[in-house]
Amino acid sequence: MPRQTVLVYRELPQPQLARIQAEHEVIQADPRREDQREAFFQALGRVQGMIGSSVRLDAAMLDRAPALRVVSSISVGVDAYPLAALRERGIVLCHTPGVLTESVADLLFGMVLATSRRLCDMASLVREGRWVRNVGPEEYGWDVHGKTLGIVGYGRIGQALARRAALGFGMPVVYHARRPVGSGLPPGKARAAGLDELLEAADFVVLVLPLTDSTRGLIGPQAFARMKPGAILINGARGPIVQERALLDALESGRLRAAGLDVFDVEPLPPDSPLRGHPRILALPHIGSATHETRTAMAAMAVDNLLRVLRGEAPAAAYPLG
Ligand SMILES: NC(=O)C1=CN([C@@H]2O[C@H](COP(=O)(O)OP(=O)(O)OC[C@H]3O[C@@H](n4cnc5c(N)ncnc54)[C@H](O)[C@@H]3O)[C@@H](O)[C@H]2O)C=CC1
Ligand SMILES: O=C(O)C(=O)COP(=O)(O)O
Repeated sequence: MPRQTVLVYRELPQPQLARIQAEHEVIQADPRREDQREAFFQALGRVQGMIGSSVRLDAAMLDRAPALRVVSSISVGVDAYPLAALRERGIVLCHTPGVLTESVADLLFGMVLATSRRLCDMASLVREGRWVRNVGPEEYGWDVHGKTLGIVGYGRIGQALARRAALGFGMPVVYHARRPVGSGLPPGKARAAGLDELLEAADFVVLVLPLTDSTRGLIGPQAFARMKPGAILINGARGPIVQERALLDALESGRLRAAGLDVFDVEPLPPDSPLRGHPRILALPHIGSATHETRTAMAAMAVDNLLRVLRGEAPAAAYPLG
């Protein structure tokens, strides 16, 4: 196989970078860094492969990359990629499903616990020296065990979350997916429902579905109006699935007790975002898959995918472009 050229647009662990360098020429340039932008666009003209994540690629970029054969994303979500433009040009898109499932489910369940038991507020009480008497009703949280968990998007991560909730915490699970899917749990532990029915039944609504044209803005004023008073919303999917103004209104009106957000319309969250200092929002810096073990596994899988396509072999996880 002749050596080809690969553009690495997000930092990779050294051993994974070395695997690519053993077979191909590597250019490293991250377009989000002002000092590397020029190099990134220059490189597009000569690359056969690209690997990275968290950068929105568009059709105009692909037009500047006539030799491109594969884009390997270090993520499972593919909302940052122009799917139709990739398909038209015959470019293979790869992603990393599966290897991050359990870590993301851990984080989502952690957010359920943290919002309901007010872990971050209570930890700041201690840290800031405000723990000067026994806690009282002002500081109490709410139980998690036995409450109903609604999961919107019942794929790999949604099902891993359901196992934690149903088998570990005795929580009845209600789930909603685009296509009918079995619960994967013993009988009586979980039931499928339409979105409206789920919103009406759940004490916690967890979003873990892809961002697409049909899910953008899905959770807006009408969805919040259906939720139980005192419900908690966790968004572990993508920011634009939730309408930000409607979320703030639902917190203001008391419809929502709290929200846990790992994802936002703009990331990193801008300094003037009203979500940032809100007392009932637990905002995290997109850490669903951010553990040493999982990020290492994601990088390894993304490099495998890339190298396979460049060798003319089938990758483990090509995203179906239709
Ligand atoms: N917070 C974070 O760091 C992370 C977030 N994610 C997000 O989680 C998403 C899900 O990942 P997986 O579970 O691996 O994907 P998956 O493809 O296994 O599951 C997605 C589920 O969403 C459902 N779905 C799709 N469109 C829908 C719609 N319009 N209405 C209702 N359900 C719909 C599908 O039927 C499927 O059940 C990713 O696309 C990504 O956006 C993934 C990893 C980390
Ligand atoms: O795997 C995913 O979809 C993730 O959310 C990982 O984060 P990223 O896409 O790198 O912002």
